[in-house]
Amino acid sequence: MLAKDSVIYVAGHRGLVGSAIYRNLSDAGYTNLLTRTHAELDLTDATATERFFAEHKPEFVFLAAAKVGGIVANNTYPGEFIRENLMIQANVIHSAWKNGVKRLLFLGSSCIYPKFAPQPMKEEHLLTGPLEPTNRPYALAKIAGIEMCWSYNRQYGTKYLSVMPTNLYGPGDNYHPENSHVIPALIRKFDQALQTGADTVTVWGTGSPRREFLYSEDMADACVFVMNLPDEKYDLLLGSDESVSGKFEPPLLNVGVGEDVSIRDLAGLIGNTVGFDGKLEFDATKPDGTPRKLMDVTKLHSLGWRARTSMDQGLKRAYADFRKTQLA
Ligand SMILES: NC(=O)C1=CN([C@@H]2O[C@H](COP(=O)(O)OP(=O)(O)OC[C@H]3O[C@@H](n4cnc5c(N)ncnc54)[C@H](OP(=O)(O)O)[C@@H]3O)[C@@H](O)[C@H]2O)C=CC1
Ligand SMILES: C[C@H]1O[C@H](OP(=O)(O)OP(=O)(O)OC[C@H]2O[C@@H](n3cnc4c(=O)[nH]c(N)nc43)[C@H](O)[C@@H]2O)[C@@H](O)[C@@H](O)C1=O
Repeated sequence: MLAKDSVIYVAGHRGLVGSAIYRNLSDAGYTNLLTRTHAELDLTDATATERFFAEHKPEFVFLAAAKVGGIVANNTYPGEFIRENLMIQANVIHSAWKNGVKRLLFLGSSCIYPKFAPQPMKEEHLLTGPLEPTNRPYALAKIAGIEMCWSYNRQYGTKYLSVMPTNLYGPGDNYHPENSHVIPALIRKFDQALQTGADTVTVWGTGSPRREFLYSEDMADACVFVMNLPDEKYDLLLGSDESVSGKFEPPLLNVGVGEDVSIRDLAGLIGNTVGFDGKLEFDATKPDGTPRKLMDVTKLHSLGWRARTSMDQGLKRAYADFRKTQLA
């Protein structure tokens, strides 16, 4: 468990989730937070990463640094997504082990589950079927990260856990027109339509895929909650050695809200939040991706954590954040 003066490294502290973890820890009175920007420490550089760990000896690590993007970014830059994610996570996990990190949370993604996994997707559905092609390189990197945490736990007795967030959104999101995820992309498109008086907004794909969305500050809260679990609960999440237990139990924990929405309905909600009452047009030349990605969050709920922010509240806050970036 964390102490207020524990040395805690938040990797990716300027990103959507990392910044929310940093704020959460800082607001809760943790005083010894370690951070480095990408420019200060490139985590794909093994030597620099090991030097940083050896010098600063973090006790706890939140691994929220990654190459991240929406469906088209994943599909356009597959080489970057697989290479950078494999390297970042391998360097951080290995350096953490070499330097005696007590607990590490590796942030994966719900896209690790098979494209047609039963819904809602349970932790045990990992590696049970083919992946969605638009993000397979990213998903395979994340699966390798889970396996690395699991292998190090088995071989070296480390306590590394992989948390699988559903799709996230919130303050500090990436609002890039092509490379972002659906919520920041649609916030931007609806806002632009409002500003320019356009009467139509184009939504990618057919509108029929369903997604689950978690507010980034809830995600951060879940990460801090899990990092703070007492040993008797935390240790049960670390995965078992199949050769001993005979069971497939990876060190995995789904983090989500347990409810989903179609992209068409999501567009309606964002339109209402922004105040756009024009028409929606669907661009079927853009990929739909996985038909449905709904997490089973029974395990997380049984530990005593639930998401607090409703979509309505979350979207209002996210839109306010977008407007701030436009005024800056
Ligand atoms: N956003 C989402 O919907 C989802 C995200 N996730 C996972 O959650 C985690 C956080 O994602 P999110 O906050 O959205 O991502 P962001 O893109 O917002 O932030 C990523 C962070 O990683 C840092 N980073 C990237 N490459 C490097 C590198 N080579 N060396 C050092 N730092 C690097 C960036 O640093 P800098 O700011 O200095 O450039 C940035 O702070 C990731 O593991 C992601 O896969 C999982 C599911 C959904
Ligand atoms: C979090 C998750 O994010 C990625 O997967 P994804 O869930 O498919 O992510 P997305 O947010 O980009 O799209 C969700 C849905 O929304 C539709 N959609 C409509 N209109 C826009 C739009 O304007 N932009 C975007 N991006 N999508 C749109 C889009 O066509 C799709 O059907 C992974 O690659 C991987 O990175 C990952 O782990």
